Amino acid sequence: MSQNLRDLLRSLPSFPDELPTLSVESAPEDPTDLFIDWLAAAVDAAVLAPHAMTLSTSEPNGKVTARTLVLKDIDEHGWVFASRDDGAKARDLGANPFAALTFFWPQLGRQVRVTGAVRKRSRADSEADFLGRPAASRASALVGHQSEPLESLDAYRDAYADAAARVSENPSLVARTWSTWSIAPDEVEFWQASRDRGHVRLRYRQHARKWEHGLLWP
Ligand SMILES: Cc1cc2nc3c(=O)[nH]c(=O)nc-3n(C[C@H](O)[C@H](O)[C@H](O)COP(=O)(O)O)c2cc1C
Repeated sequence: MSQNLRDLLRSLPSFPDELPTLSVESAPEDPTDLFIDWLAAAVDAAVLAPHAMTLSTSEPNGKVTARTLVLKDIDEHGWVFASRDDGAKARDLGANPFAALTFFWPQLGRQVRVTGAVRKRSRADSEADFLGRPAASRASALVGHQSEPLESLDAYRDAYADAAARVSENPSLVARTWSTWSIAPDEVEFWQASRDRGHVRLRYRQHARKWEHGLLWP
């Protein structure tokens, strides 16, 4: 690594001067309530794509991969995401149905980490999610071949134009490969940065269907 790169990396700012706080005394029983409060604060702070999260999965041989997805919903089955079910993440989840989500909102100095078991949702749920997406996103999901090697951008453009025409002819067309999954959290951790370095970490863990929470050393 060059000295210049090291100097640049050391000089980069992480957080603004003013940061919110995390009050452990008033933390709710259920981590979902705190997450929704924090998401609303991220929306108010104009964080771009505040619903974007890193989904980490692992292959059967232990190799870990991660990518960005958007959170679609939270309901009684868990935190919902959507994707193709013929790609790498779906293969990972088929072999090892456990995953982690990570949210990072730099403007607020906040991170949320979630781990838990993942289950595929119903066909009806997946179809409703697909039909709720903009036409361009539906067309891109219909193209297929996600994560396979692509010989040229023109090949993709042609396939996309074909898919977009199919969507426009038939707006209720659904990609059979589109699926939704829920991650049912067993652990959720909230991390709040502080300018004085007294960062606060609050971890929720589920025991016998009840949530318990406590502080962690930062
Ligand atoms: C901000 C952002 C949001 C994304 N949201 C999704 C999503 O909701 N679903 C999805 O399948 N891919 C989404 N992607 C693309 C994924 O990061 C990834 O490239 C793709 O799903 C292929 O992942 P895989 O090969 O690990 O299965 C998003 C990418 C970005 C940068």
